[in-house]
Amino acid sequence: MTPSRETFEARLRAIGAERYHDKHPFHLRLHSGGCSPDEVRAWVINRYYYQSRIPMKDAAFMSRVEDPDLRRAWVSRLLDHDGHPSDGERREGGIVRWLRLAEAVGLDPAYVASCDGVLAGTRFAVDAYVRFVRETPLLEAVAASLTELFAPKIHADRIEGLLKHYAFANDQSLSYFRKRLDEAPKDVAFGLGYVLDHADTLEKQDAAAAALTFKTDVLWSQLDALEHAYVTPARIPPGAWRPGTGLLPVAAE
Ligand SMILES: O=C(O)c1cc(C(=O)O)c2c(n1)C(=O)C(=O)c1cc(C(=O)O)[nH]c1-2
Repeated sequence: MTPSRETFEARLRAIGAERYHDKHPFHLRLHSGGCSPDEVRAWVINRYYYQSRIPMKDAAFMSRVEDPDLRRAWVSRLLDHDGHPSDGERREGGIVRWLRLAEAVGLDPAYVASCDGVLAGTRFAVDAYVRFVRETPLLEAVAASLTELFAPKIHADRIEGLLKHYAFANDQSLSYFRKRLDEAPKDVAFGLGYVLDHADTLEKQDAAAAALTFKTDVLWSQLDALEHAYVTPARIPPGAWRPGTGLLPVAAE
């Protein structure tokens, strides 16, 4: 017998409770003020790669969808990150806001946007997510996005922690996270509804749960790579960002 919607939803939520990257030691240090300026910079540089690939994975998803209603429901995700084509406030998307954070921590936004210096571990994890969404059944691709169920809490914790502990943090520099607090709930409500509706056999529920687990691994692995490379004793791999480079002129002085 197929487990009920409620049982299945509880199964998905339990995956986040156990495996979401809010529990990663790097995030715990970041949010409690324990990161050095260069550790924060390394995080901003590497996390930019994730940000830059999210709209690409959403475009990849939409390219496979035959149902116009589903494409219409999905397209706002792309615009949330890339910005709306019309003029005005909505023109600015998450990528621009992330680059504002980069500037606030002393990085040259053009350097960050170039993705030079991104860790190979970050690229491998993020590219695996984009490929997963391009290749797996739509149900699994949507299920993988459901880590966003747990994102509003980490964004709220991050805003609070960064404001408390770091001089660079203010409403401007953290606008990316504030905006996600408005954007993510609509994505999650839609994505969760879709997965609960379409996972109508035990096999599909298993596949959706495996997709969500895979995504928690994508997120966790990025922080493992970051921690290994930049937290003392730092072991920066060849080709990755080196502290002192990619800075705005004032920060470099
Ligand atoms: O700061 C975070 O911890 C975090 C996590 C996640 C996530 O859970 O994948 C996303 C975001 N932020 C985010 O800002 C975002 O736009 C986003 C989109 C997606 C996705 O899979 O489509 N995840 C996330």
